[in-house]
Amino acid sequence: MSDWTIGIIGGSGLYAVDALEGATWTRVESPWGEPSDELLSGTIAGHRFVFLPRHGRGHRLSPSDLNNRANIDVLKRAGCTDVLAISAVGSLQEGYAPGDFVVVDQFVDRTFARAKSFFGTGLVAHVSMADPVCPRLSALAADAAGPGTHRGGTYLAMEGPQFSTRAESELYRSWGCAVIGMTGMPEAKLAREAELPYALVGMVTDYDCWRVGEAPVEVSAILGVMHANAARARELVIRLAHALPPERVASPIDTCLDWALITAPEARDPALIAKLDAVAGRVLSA
Ligand SMILES: CSC[C@H]1O[C@H](OP(=O)(O)O)[C@H](O)[C@@H]1O
Ligand SMILES: Nc1ncnc2[nH]cnc12
Repeated sequence: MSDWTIGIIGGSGLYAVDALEGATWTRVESPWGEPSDELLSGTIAGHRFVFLPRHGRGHRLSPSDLNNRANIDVLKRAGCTDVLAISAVGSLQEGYAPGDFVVVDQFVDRTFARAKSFFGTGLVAHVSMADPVCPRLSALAADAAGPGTHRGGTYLAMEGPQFSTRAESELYRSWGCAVIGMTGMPEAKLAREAELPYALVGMVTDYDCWRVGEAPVEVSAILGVMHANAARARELVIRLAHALPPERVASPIDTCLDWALITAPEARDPALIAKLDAVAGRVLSA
């Protein structure tokens, strides 16, 4: 087995990965509460993969109700070295058409009703989010997604669960955002705090509500595009597995907490430190 373990977070329309060999569902406990579901672990091309359906099997959980901290914590606890998120996204620009893949490189976080950090009173940390995705995993994912994939684009994370008003959609377009979704944040922030290199592949499902002559987005349209393209998402995972280098060279993200903790050791809260055993054990277990 290689030293990569790729966590895959599957979004709307992607609730399992059938290419995993020896796949088993396992419940992993987290001090951060209930994750979205059990983890499906298995191998492809000699690499370990751990899959988590973001909304749970059967799509039980709404974007605001996702326990993103527990989701990232269990992936870290399960030994993931990197995390690839796959999401349905709406297009905010003419050039991003339904059916296209986009490997995002920036985020604007407009969510407001979610726990956004593992850290806080008792242990304060500030990680950099200047470059929110891992360039290495993003490049591998873009290659695996195939020709025509958009390499880059800003993802606007909205709270939801309602879709945007036309005024909001136009505002985000004027900010230069390429795509919109409800789940990329704070997932990407929490992955960074857990020192997990993260990439997000969006599958464009709709033109949101800004495009003249086009009906505003509805769930049925999103699922229609997702189901038509689910096979491509699965192929992406298989091609990624075959393209992973045999050895995983360390990423600077693996050690980003080295520069982030600010609370003096004697002022730290032992209860919070205990909860951070998986996420920050590398820097806290002295
Ligand atoms: C199914 S409609 C909107 C829903 O789809 C996207 O989910 P995910 O990112 O998990 O694929 C979007 O963010 C909303 O949660
Ligand atoms: N238009 C849209 N807005 C928010 N989330 C989405 N997911 C897919 N399409 C979307």
